[in-house]
Amino acid sequence: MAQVAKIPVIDLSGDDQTQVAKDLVEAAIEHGFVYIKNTGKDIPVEAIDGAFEMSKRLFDAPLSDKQACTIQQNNRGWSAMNYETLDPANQRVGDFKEAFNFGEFIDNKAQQPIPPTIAADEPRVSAFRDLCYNLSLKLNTLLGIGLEVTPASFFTTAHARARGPSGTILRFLCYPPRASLTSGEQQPTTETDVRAGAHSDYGSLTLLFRLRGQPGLEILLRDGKTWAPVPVTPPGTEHDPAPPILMNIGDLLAYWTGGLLRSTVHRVVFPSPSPGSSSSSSSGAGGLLEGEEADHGPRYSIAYFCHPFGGAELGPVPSERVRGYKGGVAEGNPYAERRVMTADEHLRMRLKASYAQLYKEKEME
Ligand SMILES: O=C(O)CCC(=O)C(=O)O
Ligand SMILES: [Fe+2]
Repeated sequence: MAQVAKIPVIDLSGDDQTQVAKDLVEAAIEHGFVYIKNTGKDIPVEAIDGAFEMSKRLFDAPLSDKQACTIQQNNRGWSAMNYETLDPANQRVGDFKEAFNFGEFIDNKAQQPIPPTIAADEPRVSAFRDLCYNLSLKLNTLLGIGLEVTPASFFTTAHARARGPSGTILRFLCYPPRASLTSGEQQPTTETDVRAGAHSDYGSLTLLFRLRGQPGLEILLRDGKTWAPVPVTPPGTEHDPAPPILMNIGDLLAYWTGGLLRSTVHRVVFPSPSPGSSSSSSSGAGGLLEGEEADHGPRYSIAYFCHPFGGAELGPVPSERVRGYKGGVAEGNPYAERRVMTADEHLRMRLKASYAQLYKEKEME
């Protein structure tokens, strides 16, 4: 088995918040990824369990109900199997996943069509999105402190809802097992046929929730060629009530810091078939042991892509640390090198690349 990524685990509830901020920044510089120990203080475990339960119900909805919510150029809605291609330069077929993107809610109401199977849960989805938002603000504040940006509230202010609409998305993801793909569908046959193609995230930072027993996420190491698995339950968190929340730096924080904070390329792969794995008798996702990669059921994850207000400019922030950094952008990330003006312009550029069909269809109308 490949060497796993050595990503630090940080407890945000530490007494010395300056030290927490420094640890967070060091992890963001070194890895671009950090585990947030899940003590249930920022996001209660029941809220996470509830979100996964709603996600399963959503993906179990009849196909026609999901199709009625098909993703639009506003980046909201349902993305069908193989519809999004996160690494168009290298993938033969689109990602082997379904996804559902929630944009903003107003007064607990989604501003987009929602399948009837979860219609009654709109306030709960909205509340979960708010919990994620609050945690993302806390992380942005800590990053400002740790980088000694002047003012330290720079990133937090750029994410204030009062500044205007943002590209922020709460995304439910469902990766079906290889075995469930019917013969009429695309079949994963080569190494580039993956659940999510190699990419960096488009926003400022991402929060990722995963389930024990459902690995598959890998990060690209600094050598630009080695993929390291990111365990769901890193050492020291085995007895926590839920796996740590994974935080990663997206392209916008990389732009804002001239590449000092790493927007690390990552992907999601199918579990490698191993003898006996398909006959696992485990009763549910939560009961599997880490490393037990049975391909017997779908893999679920939930991502919160935090974006600043659309007009936010992405030039380097006032910070001695950023000014002094001459390293350039993360290896293997082609997007981080482009000069972009605002968060909105950047998001549109990225969406156009990964949803070729959606943008082609609309241009022809
Ligand atoms: O499902 C995962 O583990 C990661 C998904 C991801 O990287 C993304 O949606 O951007
Ligand atoms: Fe990602």
